[in-house]
Amino acid sequence: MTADELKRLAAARALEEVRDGMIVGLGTGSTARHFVELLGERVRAGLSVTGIPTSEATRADAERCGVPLGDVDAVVRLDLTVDGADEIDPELRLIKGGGGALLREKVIASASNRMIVIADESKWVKTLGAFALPIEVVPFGIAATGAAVTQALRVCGAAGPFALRQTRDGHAFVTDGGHWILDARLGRIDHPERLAASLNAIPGVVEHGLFLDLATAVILAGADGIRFVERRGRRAEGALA
Ligand SMILES: O=C[C@H](O)[C@H](O)[C@H](O)COP(=O)(O)O
Repeated sequence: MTADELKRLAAARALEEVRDGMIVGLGTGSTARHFVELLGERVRAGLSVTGIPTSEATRADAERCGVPLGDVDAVVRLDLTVDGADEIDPELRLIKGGGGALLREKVIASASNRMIVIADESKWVKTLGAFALPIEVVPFGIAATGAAVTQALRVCGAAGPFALRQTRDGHAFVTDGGHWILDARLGRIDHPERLAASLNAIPGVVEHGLFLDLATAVILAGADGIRFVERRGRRAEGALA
């Protein structure tokens, strides 16, 4: 099975968690797109849900698939968010933001009663950090913010180079919120909580791709089938080694 087929399998399993009348956060990326498409099929079959997209790309997908959308500015709490991830560790800590949607994704996940992450098994890692950590920054004062990020990484024992994310034509990639992204190639992040706190303390940093204490479950699709991993305590139950 291809990675894309596994992503669709995980998305289909997540659909089983959706109930009539729910307000559902719609993640961003290739895996979340499968979920939006499948949700659209269920809506056409009579399911009633209100979707809240986490990016303009997902908004367009949801509209194309006929998923009714709510007004994000009027929603206080969501029942469920279903989203992909770039890396997932055994404590269900995540790196997200490969597609640049981390800020809106985190806002929506934080306002959700449950966050279910859907992924093919290649996203499961023992230690976070092989995937470059996206750090969303305001363009204003980028040199000073970059220096503060360097210092924060060093203090947290996660020193590594970072680069401004660029589009194919060489311009700075701009997020839906009008910010830039620094991708930090750290190799491994031994203390994600400490690093998250240090990055949060930098005024020019809007958000970062460490999603800690947000995912309540992960649906992992692999060669051996689907695994539903729930986070009950500190360590996820049913986690892979
Ligand atoms: O900004 C993008 C998101 O965090 C995505 O959910 C993440 O990059 C995973 O994307 P994909 O499902 O395409 O691997």
